[in-house]
Amino acid sequence: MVDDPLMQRARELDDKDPLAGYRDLFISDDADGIAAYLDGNSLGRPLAATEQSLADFVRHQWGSRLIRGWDEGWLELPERIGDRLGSIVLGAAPGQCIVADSTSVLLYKLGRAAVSARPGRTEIVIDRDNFPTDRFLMESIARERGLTVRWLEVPYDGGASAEAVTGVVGPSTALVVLSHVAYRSAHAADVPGITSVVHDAGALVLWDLSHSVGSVPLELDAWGVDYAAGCSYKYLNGGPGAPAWAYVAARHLDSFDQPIQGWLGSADPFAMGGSYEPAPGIRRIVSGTPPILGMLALQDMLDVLEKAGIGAVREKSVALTGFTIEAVDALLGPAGVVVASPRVPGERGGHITIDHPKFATMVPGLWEQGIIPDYRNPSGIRLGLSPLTTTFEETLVGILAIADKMGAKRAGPVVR
Ligand SMILES: Cc1ncc(COP(=O)(O)O)c(C=O)c1O
Ligand SMILES: Nc1c(O)cccc1C(=O)C[C@H](N)C(=O)O
Repeated sequence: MVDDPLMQRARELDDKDPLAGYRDLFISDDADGIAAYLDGNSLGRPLAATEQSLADFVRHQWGSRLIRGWDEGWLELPERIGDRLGSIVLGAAPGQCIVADSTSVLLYKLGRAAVSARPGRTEIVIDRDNFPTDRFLMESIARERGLTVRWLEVPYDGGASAEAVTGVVGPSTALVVLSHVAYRSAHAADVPGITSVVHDAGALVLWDLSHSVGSVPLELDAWGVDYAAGCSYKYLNGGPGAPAWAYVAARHLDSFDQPIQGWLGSADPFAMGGSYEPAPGIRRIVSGTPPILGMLALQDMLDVLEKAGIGAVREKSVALTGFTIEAVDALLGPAGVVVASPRVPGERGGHITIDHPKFATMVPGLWEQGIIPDYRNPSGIRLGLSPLTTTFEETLVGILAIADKMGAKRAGPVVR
């Protein structure tokens, strides 16, 4: 029986969702006891096609081509998938994107190369609320290179603005490191505006796009971005530990100062030469053997995103986050829960963080009930909404479960 107006609306929204059919392409086994998966921004669901791609690869590529596979396309896979990623979701012309390493390792490589490209400048600017790995890595680069880290303060429920960045950059700034969509608040930074402020100061900018790639349209070339990196296991559904990707604008490639000089990023690896000569182009970002198995799911997801179109994905994302805010206000607002993500659609990414001191202990109980959001210190529950797999109804089921735990009361019926 459904007589709750919000539940009715959720079901209507699902019925009208033009992307609803895509959900069937993913493995989602209700027998696993999941009532609401609200953590696709940490780990996206697998595509059913990926089960077959992995099995096929093991049998027909690895199993039969064996070492010959490297000469038959595996070695070029990082650039090939990088180019597809560039054209389908990053807004990048060919030859500037590569799949490799982890986001952490790529942030290190790009950050190190960027400060080398600005000799004499002494500061790296990063926001105080950036993801820990970004902050830790920039601190280590600063330590290695005798630089200082300059912290940009950002609001808990917001993120970096062009105005705030203008206030901290100057002639000493070598590099500014920011996330497009903030991992906690989901604040979406003005990438072209901030990039231009950084360039006006003569500095370079490195964007972490982990929480926007595959969910928010990106135009890295048109926005004048210098460097970017991100993971592929969130909205790109690449699977746990899938390799990350990097973008280096063509104008920075020839002078890219690779800090991890490995043989497979060298100009002629099989010459087994005596000294390191970087490969031309984006290949020089590679250090060691490409993680081929880890790229297969990402390849499958790019096919799906190409078909769905990133514009349609973003439209669904905006609708999901908007509905989430509406439901949180109605069901949890009276219990003192606040939305800690921007309310203006254009200023947020694909997840919504809600905040209450009681949340610090609530998430394990939710997981036991099959309601899977995640918790981020100090008191936020993150509701991760994957446009191609999350339904409006599932989102509401999750919010209703939180309301139950809060003992939240509201006017009118709540029937599930
Ligand atoms: C913004 C951001 N950067 C980096 C990472 C981590 O990257 P890695 O895959 O290296 O652990 C994450 C998530 O774990 C993230 O959310
Ligand atoms: N990468 C993760 C992992 O290895 C274990 C658990 C969670 C993650 C995540 O991706 C966390 C995520 N980047 C975040 O925004 O918090």
